[in-house]
Amino acid sequence: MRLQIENLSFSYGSIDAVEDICLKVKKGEFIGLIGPNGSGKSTVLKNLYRALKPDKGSVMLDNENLFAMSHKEAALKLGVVGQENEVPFEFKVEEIVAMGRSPHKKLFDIDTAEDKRIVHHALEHLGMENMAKRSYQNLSGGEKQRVIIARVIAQETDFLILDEPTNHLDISYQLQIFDFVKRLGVTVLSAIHDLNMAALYCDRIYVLKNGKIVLSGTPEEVLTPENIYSVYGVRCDVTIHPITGKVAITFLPAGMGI
Ligand SMILES: Nc1ncnc2c1ncn2[C@@H]1O[C@H](COP(=O)(O)OP(=O)(O)OP(=O)(O)O)[C@@H](O)[C@H]1O
Repeated sequence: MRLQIENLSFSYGSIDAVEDICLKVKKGEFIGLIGPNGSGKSTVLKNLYRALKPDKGSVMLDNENLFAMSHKEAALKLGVVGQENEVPFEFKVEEIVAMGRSPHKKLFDIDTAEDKRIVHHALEHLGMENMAKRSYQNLSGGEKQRVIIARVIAQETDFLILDEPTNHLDISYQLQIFDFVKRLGVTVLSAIHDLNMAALYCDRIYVLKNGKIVLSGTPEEVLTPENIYSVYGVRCDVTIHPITGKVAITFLPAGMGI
C-alpha cells in the first residue's frame, strides 16, 4: 500500500471540514476524489501535503508515518499541485520549474547539466519550452497551471497529489495533462470536478459529501445516475461510451430529468 489514511479529521476552528476519512491508494493506482464544492476535497489533500495538520487520524506513506518524515523526505516521495499557485516574487518560468529539483539537492548546490535537462524536458512535455524565459507572473491562469505541472514533473516523484490539476485549462490541455500523468505510470491521488474526466482516467473514486466519504469504488460502481443525484442533486443519463469503453455522463437540465 502506498498511502493509507485512517480516521483523519480536520476542523478550521469551529468548522468541521472533514471527519473520519479512511482512504487507501495502491501502487500505480489513479485515484479520484470527487464531491460538491466545499465537501472537503482540498482539506483532505492539504492534510496530506502537510499544509494542514490533522486533528485526529493517521497517514502512512509507504508504511511510514508521513508526519514523522522531514519535509525533504516527504518531497522526494510526494509531488504536489495545489490549488493556489501564486508566487510572491518575479521568477522566470524555467526558474519555477527548476524549484522542482530542490528536494534532490543540498542548500547552495547549483543546477547541474542533468537538472537543466530535466527542467527542459518537463517544459517541453507541457509545450512551454518557448516560454522558459517569460516572467511567471505575466502568464495566463492556464499557462501558470502548466508551469506548476512542469515543476512537479521535474521533481521526479512517483506519487502525485493533484488538487484540480486541470482547473483553468482548455479541453486540449485537460486531456494532455491527464494523458501525460497517466503515461507516467506513477501513483496519483487527484481532486477532480469533472465527472467525465474522473470516469476516463480514474481506477477508483472516493466521493466526499459534507466532509465525509459517502461512496467509493470503480467509476462504473460510483458514477450511477442515482449516486450522482444523491450527491449533487443533478439528474443525468449514464452510458458506457462505445469508443472509450468508459462511463459517459450526460447531465440533464431542469425539465429534461426523468
Ligand atoms: N481556511 C479556511 N478557513 C475556514 N474554513 C475553511 C477554510 N478552507 C476551507 N474551509 C471550509 O471547509 C470546508 C471544506 O472546504 P474545501 O476547500 O476542503 O472543499 P472542496 O471540496 O475542496 O471545495 P471546492 O470544490 O469548492 O474546491 C468548506 O466548508 C469550506 O468553507
